[in-house]
Amino acid sequence: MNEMGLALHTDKYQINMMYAHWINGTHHKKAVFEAYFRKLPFGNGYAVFAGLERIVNYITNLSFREEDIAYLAEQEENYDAKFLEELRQFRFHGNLFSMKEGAVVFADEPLIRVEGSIIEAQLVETALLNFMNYQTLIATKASRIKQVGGNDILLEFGTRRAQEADAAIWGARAAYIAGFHATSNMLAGARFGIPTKGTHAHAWVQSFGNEQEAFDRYANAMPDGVTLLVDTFDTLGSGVPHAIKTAKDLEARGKKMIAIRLDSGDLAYLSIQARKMLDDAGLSYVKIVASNDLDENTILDLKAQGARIDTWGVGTQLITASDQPSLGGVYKLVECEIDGEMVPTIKISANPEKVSTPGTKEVYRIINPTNGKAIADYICFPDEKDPLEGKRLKLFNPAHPYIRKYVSDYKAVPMLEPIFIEGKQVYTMPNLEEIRAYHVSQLDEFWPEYLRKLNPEIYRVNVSVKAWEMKQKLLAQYLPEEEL
Ligand SMILES: Nc1ncnc2c1ncn2[C@@H]1O[C@H](COP(=O)(O)OP(=O)(O)OP(=O)(O)O)[C@@H](O)[C@H]1O
Ligand SMILES: O=P(O)(O)OC[C@H]1O[C@H](OP(=O)(O)OP(=O)(O)O)[C@H](O)[C@@H]1O
Ligand SMILES: O=C(O)c1cccnc1
Repeated sequence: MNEMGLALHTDKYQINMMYAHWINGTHHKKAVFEAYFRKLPFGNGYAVFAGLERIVNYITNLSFREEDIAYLAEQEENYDAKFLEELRQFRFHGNLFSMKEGAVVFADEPLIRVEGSIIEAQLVETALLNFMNYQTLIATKASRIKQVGGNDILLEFGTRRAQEADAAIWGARAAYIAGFHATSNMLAGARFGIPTKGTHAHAWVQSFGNEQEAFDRYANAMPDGVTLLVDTFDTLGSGVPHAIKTAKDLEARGKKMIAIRLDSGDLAYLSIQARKMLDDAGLSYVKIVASNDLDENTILDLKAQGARIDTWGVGTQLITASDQPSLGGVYKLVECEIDGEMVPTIKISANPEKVSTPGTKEVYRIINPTNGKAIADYICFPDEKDPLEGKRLKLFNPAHPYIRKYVSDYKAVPMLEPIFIEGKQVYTMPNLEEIRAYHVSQLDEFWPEYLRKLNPEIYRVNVSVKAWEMKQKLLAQYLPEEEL
């Protein structure tokens, strides 16, 4: 898959800054940026990282085409022709480190780190955040639905309500990473190898005027994959009885109907009644699919009501993450070359949550070696080898430093993978099945209390003493004590 032509998929201010650096001769300065979010979405206890596949494609193909250069010249009279000339040669030559797709991740930890010249690291901010924020959001929403769905089959049905085509396709992929089983979107299937599934719409039944005829004709056409939508006229009065008749005819031909689909009304009541009617007809193998504006809350509620639903078709609520339609991931400069030296940088805000943590940082997942469960994520500078050497770590909450613990017996797993080094891809992209399996293994590392959908336990994300002291030092430097 080729992502040519995305160089202009950036905010104009990035190009303005690139240009201003070029004019000032500061464009070769080294810089380090980190991408992270400050708050978990949906009140969830964790997020599921996604977006790397598209980021890798984007970085690999990042170049300005003739038409891009011409457009920039036309759009901004300040841009010098020589600068635009140089953009023709532009390629990403930096380093990029990232969480792996499917990783369970948390607020306030670097998910992606970009190191390079200030202009290349600045240019990619917009696209990186765009891909990471959306796909991570949808994977997290899908993961919540998966937590509730248990072993039931989950189908992604969102394309018609998605915020346009890219969202549909990459959202389908994100949902699959988090445990959905198939998508209705054929392009997502073809492009990513996601299994596809489909039933039929009300229009099929309406187009015949006679429900039984519609079902029989559909079964004739698709004898090995029949799922019949039974709610066009009267679910229990006609839809289910007609579907039973079609199933029996199929049996006579040595075929088995797969399922019926319910798409309106009281899904608990209707599924219980339909199950009974199917079982009484000797069709206990025929499954029940439900759809209609479902999400993790309705699915949980329906299960609590004893609904007999085997497969859930989930569209709008998932693909638009309707209860929180964006993830607020940010991209902050943490270290920069100033007067020939790399120095940590800070962004100060009146809102303490928005104050950035200076310095290039690594993320380690600290695992209890006895039970394999995660204890905390530990953020420290790359030259701090304590986690790798198994030294005693102080785990303290940066917002409330008096809440502290020590850990000596642990395994430290580095979470940020090198993806590009000096512009060359060094990471072999796993296939989607491997990503799904990795996600399952990531979930296994957490006690259920961190994963539950309502009021989860807050997982520890801790910074090293050194990283914390650096932040205090820079805060003191930029915020001199004031007399009132
Ligand atoms: N037993 C139930 N308990 C809780 N929620 C339910 C139950 N049955 C259905 N729902 C949900 O209630 C909502 C019902 O929406 P709505 O009233 O628009 O559907 P409908 O009128 O039955 O069908 P439609 O408008 O699609 O023809 C949907 O989100 C559905 O998933
Ligand atoms: O409800 P979602 O989770 O988005 O799932 C996708 C919906 O798309 C189809 O409906 P359709 O477009 O025919 O609309 P309608 O059922 O609301 O009339 C299907 O019957 C589902 O209800
Ligand atoms: O296959 C289905 O039943 C389907 C696909 C997309 C949207 N709604 C339903």
